[in-house]
Amino acid sequence: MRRKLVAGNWKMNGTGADLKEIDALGIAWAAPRVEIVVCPPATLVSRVAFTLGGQPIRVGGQDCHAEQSGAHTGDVAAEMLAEAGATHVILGHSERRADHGETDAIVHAKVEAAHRAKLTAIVCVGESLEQREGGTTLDVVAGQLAASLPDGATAQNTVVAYEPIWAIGTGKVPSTEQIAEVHGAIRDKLRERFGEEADGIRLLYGGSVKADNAEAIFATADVDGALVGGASLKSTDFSPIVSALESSL
Ligand SMILES: O=C[C@H](O)COP(=O)(O)O
Repeated sequence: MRRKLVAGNWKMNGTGADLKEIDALGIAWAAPRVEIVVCPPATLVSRVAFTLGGQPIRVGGQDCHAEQSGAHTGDVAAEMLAEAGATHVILGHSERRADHGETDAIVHAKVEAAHRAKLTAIVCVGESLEQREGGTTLDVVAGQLAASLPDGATAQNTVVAYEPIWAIGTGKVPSTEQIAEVHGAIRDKLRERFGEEADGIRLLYGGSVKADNAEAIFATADVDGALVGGASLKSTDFSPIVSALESSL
């Protein structure tokens, strides 16, 4: 049985003033069957971890470097995130692939780094609008998956997030049939490669998840939760999404 998971990606948002949103996430106590992860900017990882105190909420980074240390100005190692209190790290997000030219090979190396540091990697895949309209979605996602995941991926150390690029921050959401088709295809590819282990790997949907569409998304086959961007910034927006996932169980 895969434990449901909601991860909030704050992206490049949040300062110390926003730690009050963490304080307000009392929802964790009301959603004991859902794993919750908050991924603030790197500057806030340790403060969020401290603010959470005994709350059953995990902290994640939004990226890490493949190496443990070295001359990489501005980068953060997986081990540094772990030391700051992170248990998860988002890798291969389409914004990093676009803004920083991250290839599948780079993402692969970063996922290995996350595993080395005992972090759970939330590995993002997803097609552009052009690819969706060109009918290549399943091929694109399968290719990203094959090249981004290392052989050491397990149900414990890896989560896959399907995020159609055209749905991120746009308010456009694929139909539940489209989500089910891609998630089913991802599950099939994982089974081909990892055998029974694949049945434990959680698949998140990401892209304009909000309180008003969460119930339908969480009722979709092979959706184990969500990677939430904009709606994770305010506890009043994030909490109903967590509640919707708890209620779906
Ligand atoms: O990592 C989160 C995704 O990019 C989704 O962002 P969004 O919920 O703002 O569309």
